[in-house]
Amino acid sequence: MARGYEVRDALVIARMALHQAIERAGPVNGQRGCPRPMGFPNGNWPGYRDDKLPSALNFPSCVSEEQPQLGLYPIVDRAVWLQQLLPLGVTTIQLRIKDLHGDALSDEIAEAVRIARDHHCRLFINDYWQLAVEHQAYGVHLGQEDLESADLKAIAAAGLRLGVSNHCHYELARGLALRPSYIAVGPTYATQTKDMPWVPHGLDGLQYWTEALADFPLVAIAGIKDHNIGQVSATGVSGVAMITAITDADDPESVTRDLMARMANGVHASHG
Ligand SMILES: Cc1ncc(COP(=O)(O)OP(=O)(O)O)c(N)n1
Ligand SMILES: Cc1nc(C(=O)O)sc1CCOP(=O)(O)O
Repeated sequence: MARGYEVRDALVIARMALHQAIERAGPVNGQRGCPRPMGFPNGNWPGYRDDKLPSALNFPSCVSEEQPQLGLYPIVDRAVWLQQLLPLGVTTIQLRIKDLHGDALSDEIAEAVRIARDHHCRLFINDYWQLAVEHQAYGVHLGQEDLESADLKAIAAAGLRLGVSNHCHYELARGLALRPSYIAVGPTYATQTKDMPWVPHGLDGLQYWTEALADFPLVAIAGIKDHNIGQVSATGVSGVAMITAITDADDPESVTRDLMARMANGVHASHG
């Protein structure tokens, strides 16, 4: 808390630190009983149990030998974007609709699922998990608040993947307990697209999350553009999500090609 963490985050970090200290405890300078000096905890996540959420549902994986990374992950608000972007080689996309209801919403989701299937693209539906199940989308993306209202068991039983938004240690402890298919962390940089109370984590923060969540496909989001995507990729994240870099571009197709190329270069740079 002295470092400015909220009490719930501080408790999660303290649990991680305790487990890490016990794991690393050992002789120092030949003296017994002294724990080895340790840095900020980056593993040993506590097995958090939230009464309002089921635990360890083990959602299916969203990466495979053929598609080992999530890659460039555009977030769009209409199915027509899939028609435009998927032929370019985009392999993960999210439909995030905030302004449709009823049949119009259902039809838009059905159309996006159809296009994604034709292109073997992983389509995540934001929020509307019932429609995602009904139309057999590849997966669902939910925010922390949505986790309580959604029927997570029904999503898992239908075989859909789950992606979850996270912004701090507490949310991660809560999100990880579900064993989702991917973990999104943000905000990486400042964004004008959504009002959020969180301080951007920056590249250092993102690098920390990649180390602390080594077993999970990680998705970075917020403020990611052509000038920073190479560095973001080089942290080792599995996916890089973005809205306005693509949807506000004058030429979204050429920007998407450029972003994919920069991402590939960033990944190569990180592997030497
Ligand atoms: C990949 C990814 N990360 C985070 C979000 C944000 O989701 P959520 O918290 O549900 O907020 P809204 O998208 O509903 O505003 C996301 N959609 N995708
Ligand atoms: C929808 C959303 N969720 C975020 C999070 O951090 O959870 S950031 C974000 C908006 C990202 O938009 P852009 O790529 O235009 O910055």
